[in-house]
Amino acid sequence: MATGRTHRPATRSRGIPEATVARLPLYLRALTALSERSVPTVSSEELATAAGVNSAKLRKDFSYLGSYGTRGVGYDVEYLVYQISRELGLTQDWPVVIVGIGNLGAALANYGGFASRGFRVAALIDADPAMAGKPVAGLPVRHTDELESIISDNGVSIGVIATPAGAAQQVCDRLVAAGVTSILNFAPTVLAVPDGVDVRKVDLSIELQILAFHEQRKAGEEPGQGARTAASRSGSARPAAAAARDGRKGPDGDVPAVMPA
Ligand SMILES: NC(=O)c1ccc[n+]([C@@H]2O[C@H](COP(=O)([O-])OP(=O)(O)OC[C@H]3O[C@@H](n4cnc5c(N)ncnc54)[C@H](O)[C@@H]3O)[C@@H](O)[C@H]2O)c1
Repeated sequence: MATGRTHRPATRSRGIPEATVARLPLYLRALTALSERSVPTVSSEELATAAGVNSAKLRKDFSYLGSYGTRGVGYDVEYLVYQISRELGLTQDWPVVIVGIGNLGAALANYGGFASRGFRVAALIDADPAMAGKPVAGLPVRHTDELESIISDNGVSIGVIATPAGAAQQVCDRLVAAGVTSILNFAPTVLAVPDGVDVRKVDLSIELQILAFHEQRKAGEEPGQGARTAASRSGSARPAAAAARDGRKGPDGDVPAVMPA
């Protein structure tokens, strides 16, 4: 199959920068919490604090949505929930398949938070014949032989890969050939996909490694202290520090558990 990674432009076609798109879920999470407490309006400062974002950045982000709030009143919480949900494509139902129903796949299937955000788990797929038909999170596990028909019957465009790394590319190729155009990859491997397919990867061990880096610094242990390496002596440890600092920053200082592929 054709390989290559999807490289998104910094600005999406509708003129919303990628960095703004990455912050929209943070605003939505904060707004949903306010909505659940029946809070009718919120100031940009309050919402920025709740979302962990700078308030000037928030106002700029909302200007892309055409949402400016009312002076002295703030933003209408319900309307903003609707606006951001619509912008993120969450006002429609997204059937999702999870492939690889081991420890992680089963945990994801059991997570109730997807459905409330518009992601319906349409099917759970695994290659192990012994698992076929077994219920997980109320759904029977389906065998990989059925992958293509499941995708087309359910109009699935989003696939989650939770297989061992060695199987992930082959699973990815089958998903893409069957019509999936967005993949959330948990397997610790880089996937090659054709243009037009988006891959996001989640790697919690990378996040832990970045935390370990900062823990080490807090403890006053510079890399290689006591047994300093040539790299750190010559000052070339700086790029590592900068990289970790960049890695630490999410849309606005948050830790990104999900990264572009
Ligand atoms: N990204 C993260 O933060 C994170 C965290 C935990 C685990 N993982 C990764 O997630 C993956 C799953 O971990 P796990 O602990 O659930 O493993 P597991 O061994 O419990 O489950 C893997 C499942 O995939 C199935 N499988 C194997 N090949 C397949 C194929 N070709 N098609 C469909 N199903 C197939 C197996 O039958 C098994 O049920 C691993 O790659 C692991 O490294 C990632």
